[in-house]
Amino acid sequence: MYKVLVTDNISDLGLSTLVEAPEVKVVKKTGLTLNELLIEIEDADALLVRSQTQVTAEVLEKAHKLRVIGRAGVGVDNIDIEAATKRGIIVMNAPDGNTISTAEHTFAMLISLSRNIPQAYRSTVNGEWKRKEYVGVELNGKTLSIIGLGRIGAELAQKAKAFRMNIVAFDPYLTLDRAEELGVQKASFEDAIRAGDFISVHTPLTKQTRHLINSDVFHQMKDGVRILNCARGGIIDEHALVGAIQSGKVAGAALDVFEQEPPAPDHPLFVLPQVIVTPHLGASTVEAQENVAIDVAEEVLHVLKDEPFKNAVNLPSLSAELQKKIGPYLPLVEKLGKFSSQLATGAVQRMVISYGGEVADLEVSALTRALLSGVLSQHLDGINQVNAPHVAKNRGIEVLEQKASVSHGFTQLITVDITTSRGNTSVSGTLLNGFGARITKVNGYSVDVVPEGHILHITHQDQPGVVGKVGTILGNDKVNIATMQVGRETIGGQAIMLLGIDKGIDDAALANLRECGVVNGVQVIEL
Ligand SMILES: NC(=O)C1=CN([C@@H]2O[C@H](COP(=O)(O)OP(=O)(O)OC[C@H]3O[C@@H](n4cnc5c(N)ncnc54)[C@H](O)[C@@H]3O)[C@@H](O)[C@H]2O)C=CC1
Ligand SMILES: O=C(O)CCC(=O)C(=O)O
Repeated sequence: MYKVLVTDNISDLGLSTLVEAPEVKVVKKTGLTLNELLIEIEDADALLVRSQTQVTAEVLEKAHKLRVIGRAGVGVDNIDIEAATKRGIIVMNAPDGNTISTAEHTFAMLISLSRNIPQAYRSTVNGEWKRKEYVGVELNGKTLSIIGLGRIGAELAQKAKAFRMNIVAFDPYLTLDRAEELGVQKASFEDAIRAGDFISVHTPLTKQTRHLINSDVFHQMKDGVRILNCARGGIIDEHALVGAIQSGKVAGAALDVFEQEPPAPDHPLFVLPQVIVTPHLGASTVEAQENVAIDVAEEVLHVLKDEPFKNAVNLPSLSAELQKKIGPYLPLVEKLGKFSSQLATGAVQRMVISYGGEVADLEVSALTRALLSGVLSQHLDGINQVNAPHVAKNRGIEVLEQKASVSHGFTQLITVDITTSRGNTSVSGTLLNGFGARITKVNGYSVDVVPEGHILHITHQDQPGVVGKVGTILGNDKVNIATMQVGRETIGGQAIMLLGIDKGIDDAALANLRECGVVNGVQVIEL
């Protein structure tokens, strides 16, 4: 039974996928203190959060069983992704479900800001009638500069265009074609900042975007500019914003998010009448909350059930089409990794993974991760595809991926060459149409081995009687041989034997084999 811990308010309708799954127990506990969270997380297999729960390295330290963190929403800045990655925990979000709601909220803020609606409401219900004080500005013909033209930025652009605003956008990944398609003017950051009558930020909060809008940037803006932040507190330097409003540079600001949430009641922005605020409500609609909860619950369940999943933020994203294409290769590369690492002796220093034939036409990074995970998990605990590259890097293991069109007669061929402190090991494998994975070459010897179960790898001199002697010794020790493959360099030269045996071999039988006088080495490979 998998424990899925839910620590923020996530839509019950969305969670129903998990509640109804027989292998899952959903534990919903919101408003936990840090100490309570540290206890609850210990036996959780999955954690579901929104933006409130702070998933820090300290929390993850106690998460002994955790496989996946699902964020019902977009921003993952409340999760220590690096710490999760090191521990092999998949972090996934639900990027699509709240785009419309957040763009609509931003637009609501834009109109409220231009017409002073919150201020006028408060004044009017307080018995005042200040028609002169709340004269606004039209959106029609004004320029809206959007910083970060992703899902929400692009959706906002469409809404603003319907109000006949000119849209100028800066986004490092914005192409001219995309800008044209959206009917927006692509600009540099500086030009977008200078052009805007309204400036709205829609980037994630990262090291690069923290205080992206600071006092230097405010200086470059038009006098009387109006600022919106419905993305993340911290993208705008709040201290600099206070100064820019007080100096008259900025005529107004609409904020849904804050550097610290909830902000202190005496926040200096709250005493400025030009500032309107909401308590991080961008995605707070019935529809968005159902959408993101359904999306994240489905993907978390896929992870728990070892099924293909999407939207992991600490794994390269794979399209459904690519997942379908590489899926059949995953068991092969995992077995290649396990086989080669059990054969290789000494500390691994370098791995070269070569993809030949049809597989070379695919994006293979997911296969490299799976193979690497197979190699490293031989000697290390808790390795998976999420943390394998990180662990390899930390241990100074060089991992190279190469592609070739040649595949030595096979439709596709994957070879792993491992260099250790004691020498080199090379293992190749393929997928035989309809017959699954095969090991086709071991250290230069051609073989045809199904990579499954218990395999004995025996090196010996090619001479009459070796096969019989090995068979007799194993027979005497009640080890049944299921399959046998031999390969040799030349007649009478170095040779290998790969024996598939029905069950594991005990130490005494192994010692008898090693001491029989006709074999040079024996390794047991468990797949
Ligand atoms: N207020 C709320 O309730 C919500 C807030 N958000 C916030 O909105 C942000 C954006 O969400 P989406 O549009 O769905 O994400 P997205 O990933 O589709 O778009 C973000 C865009 O920002 C761009 N970007 C990154 N660094 C940049 C920089 N230095 N300058 C300019 N552009 C940069 C990216 O290239 C990308 O196109 C999220 O990261 C999240 O923090 C999202 C949903 C709800
Ligand atoms: O969970 C929420 O309501 C916050 C949404 C949000 O900020 C996000 O999706 O990034």
